[in-house]
Amino acid sequence: MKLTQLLENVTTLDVKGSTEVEVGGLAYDSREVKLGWLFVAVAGHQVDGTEFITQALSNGAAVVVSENDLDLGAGAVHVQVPRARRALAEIANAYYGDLSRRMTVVGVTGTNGKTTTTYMIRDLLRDGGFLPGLIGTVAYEIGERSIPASRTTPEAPDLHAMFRQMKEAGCDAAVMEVSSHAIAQQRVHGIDFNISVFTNLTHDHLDYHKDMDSYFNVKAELFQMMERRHDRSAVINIDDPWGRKMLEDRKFDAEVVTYGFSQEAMVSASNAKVNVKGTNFNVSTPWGKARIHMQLLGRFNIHNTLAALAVGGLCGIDLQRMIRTLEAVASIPGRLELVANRKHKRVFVDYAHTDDALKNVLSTLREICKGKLYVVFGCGGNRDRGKRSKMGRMASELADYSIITSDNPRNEEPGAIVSEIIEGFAGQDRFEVVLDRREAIEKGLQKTGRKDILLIAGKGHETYQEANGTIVPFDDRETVREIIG
Ligand SMILES: CC(=O)N[C@H]1[C@@H](OP(=O)(O)OP(=O)(O)OC[C@H]2O[C@@H](n3ccc(=O)[nH]c3=O)[C@H](O)[C@@H]2O)O[C@H](CO)[C@@H](O)[C@@H]1O[C@H](C)C(=O)N[C@@H](C)C(=O)N[C@H](CCC(=O)O)C(=O)O
Ligand SMILES: Nc1ncnc2c1ncn2[C@@H]1O[C@H](COP(=O)(O)OP(=O)(O)OP(=O)(O)O)[C@@H](O)[C@H]1O
Ligand SMILES: N[C@H](CCC[C@H](N)C(=O)O)C(=O)O
Repeated sequence: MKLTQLLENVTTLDVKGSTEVEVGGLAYDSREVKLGWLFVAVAGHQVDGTEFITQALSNGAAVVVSENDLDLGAGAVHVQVPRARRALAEIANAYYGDLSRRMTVVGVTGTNGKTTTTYMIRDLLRDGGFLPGLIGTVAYEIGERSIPASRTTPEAPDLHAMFRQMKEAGCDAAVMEVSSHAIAQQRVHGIDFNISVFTNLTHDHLDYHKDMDSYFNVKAELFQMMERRHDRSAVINIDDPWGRKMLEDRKFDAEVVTYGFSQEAMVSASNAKVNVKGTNFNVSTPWGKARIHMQLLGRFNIHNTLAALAVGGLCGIDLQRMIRTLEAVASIPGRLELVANRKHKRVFVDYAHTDDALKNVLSTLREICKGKLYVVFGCGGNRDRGKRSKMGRMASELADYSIITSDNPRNEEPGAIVSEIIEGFAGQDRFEVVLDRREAIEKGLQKTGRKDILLIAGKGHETYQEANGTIVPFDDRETVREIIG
């Protein structure tokens, strides 16, 4: 594609060189650049992408896009833009053919519940006659292909390349998790979302967003992005105070469908009963009423179900069909996943890595636990430190005994992370520290008797442990199976 076509919707400050040049590919990482490609130099938090322009050129870049004014001479065209990340998204959209406009795109944002909700929506759309692709924390699904995910929401060129592959695989819809990092970094800028969903907002990622208001404002941008067209919808959880605020501020222009236990919610739940086998509740929607017998555990999964029902209803899928689909959902990878084992111990692996998630999961398990409730967990390194003691507090209040361990310490000292978690125990001493995660799981399994429950939290579907720049294979579920069969 010619550079001139790629720049059609991009605000440029200056262009040095011919825009008739053919562009053979896009890169935001100089190491990925190939002959004839366009490189966008992004000023990041770690390094300034402009430092890698020389490398991009030596790898064969034909075009360099950056915020600074440069003259690359005859070697390559230079495009100066006011915002490199925004330009990256606009160029990627043009390069891959603006395909989100030709698909039903559902974006799900919020601190917790995105993965579960997107899986449910994918199933509803599939059974409702769509062919949906999926993009999120666990996997990218393109037609029949499923690729393990590296990011919850990939960078714009990777996203648009996926839309292209989805189209080629016959997909007419895409369901995607939209992380706050992605919104802040313009990864989803220009995507034409038909439906956006807000699940909830609780403490996480404040290392990046600084405070809850800024975190909220970023999430709200997903809704403001929706184009002013009659068929755009916002699905909002009004049991969550930030969801209510989103509605009250109403800084977006789209049809609203609210959900929650609240009686005013348009898609609402009532009369919920949780037992070992699942969760039963009544739903009332603009498309009818029903009772649903869900296999998934927990009140929080009722919220996820309501969000999915709202999206399915907006897509015109019959309520009874939706109920059948949702009742068939047996588990979501790494989300309250029961790990079958020869010793018949009740062991759950869950991705709870915030205090709110830990609260929800531990309370759910407490409801079905006849003996003691054990938890093995840690907190990620180089991530929000503020949530560590809060997670500690939740574990101290809701579990009978905690084994505190490592969860991707990255470049931090594991013992230092644990010390911050322990602050939340505030003198309560029903815990021990076992830094090695495998040993911690082993310890947890030894303690867990027939009537007890062991929750292994924080890593869910993850298949690695990252420490000191090294990533080694590690899967909580596999580890349980290795230890007790
Ligand atoms: C905080 C964050 O989101 N950082 C992302 C961001 O980094 P950054 O802006 O600081 O970039 P940087 O590392 O300083 O590099 C600047 C630029 O130089 C480029 N570069 C760098 C080195 C080089 O040799 N050549 C080169 O061109 C980089 O590709 C980049 O474009 O842009 C980088 C390039 O795409 C991402 O790799 C990086 O993700 C980091 C690794 C990350 O861990 N992100 C997590 C927090 C994240 O995005 N998570 C959310 C989910 C969160 C959740 O809800 O749980 C997600 O959507 O996955
Ligand atoms: N609706 C919800 N409200 C609160 N907690 C939830 C909800 N749904 C799931 N959880 C808890 O939060 C954890 C993360 O859920 P899930 O993976 O669905 O969220 P996510 O938004 O995709 O997370 P991330 O952005 O970190 O990938 C789950 O393992 C569960 O413990
Ligand atoms: N995707 C999120 C959650 C990671 C959960 C936990 N396992 C960790 O590594 O901190 C993040 O990158 O912050």
